Amino acid sequence: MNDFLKGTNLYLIGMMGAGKTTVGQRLAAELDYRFFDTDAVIEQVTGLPIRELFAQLGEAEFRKLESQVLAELSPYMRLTIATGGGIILKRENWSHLRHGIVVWLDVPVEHLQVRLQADDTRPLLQGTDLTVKLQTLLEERQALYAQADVRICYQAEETLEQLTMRTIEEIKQALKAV
Ligand SMILES: Nc1ncnc2c1ncn2[C@@H]1O[C@H](COP(=O)(O)OP(=O)(O)OP(=O)(O)O)[C@@H](O)[C@H]1O
Ligand SMILES: O=C(O)C1=C[C@@H](O)[C@@H](O)[C@H](O)C1
Ligand SMILES: [Mg+2]
Repeated sequence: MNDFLKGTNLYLIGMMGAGKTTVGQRLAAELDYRFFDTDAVIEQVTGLPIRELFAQLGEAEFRKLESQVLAELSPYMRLTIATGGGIILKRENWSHLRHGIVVWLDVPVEHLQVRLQADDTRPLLQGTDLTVKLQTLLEERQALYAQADVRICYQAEETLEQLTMRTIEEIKQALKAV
């Protein structure tokens, strides 16, 4: 049983396609934590896919819902929360993120681009020139992602299982250092 976290929540942050949802599910299973994904909760609550929500209500309304979901989840313990890529943009969200351990999945744009090129579910990436869009977003956000407690840098040819176990090890090391 992994009890080194003592029930502290994990928040995964990072760019679209970094693997927050994918890795978050595996981390939760490994740690015997419950898993939530703020995007999925918003879709359940509104009954709209994120892309439709942006189209019908706009990004500002989506960001309000995102902050509400984060605030409602954060008082609970033993959660692994995959956040939306833009959660770091609002200062108020950081007070909730700081409630737990913030883990940045840092994946270079060239790999994000490969993962997302056939994906039409992310409204901020629609249209032409995916690489430029990703690069621009990363430049705007990098300093905010860098405020994470733990940074997990992309490693080539790593399986999801290996990445999950490395993430747990890096969180353990970060906790030892404080
Ligand atoms: N470690 C990985 N190796 C290879 N592919 C991956 C990895 N992690 C995620 N992927 C793939 O990349 C795509 C995006 O992953 P995922 O949805 O988990 O990203 P995300 O960070 O949650 O993105 P968003 O911010 O848009 O929610 C998926 O197709 C997923 O299968
Ligand atoms: O990076 C972003 O701003 C986003 C990431 C996704 O997780 C969704 O929250 C939405 O597509 C916006
Ligand atoms: Mg996700």
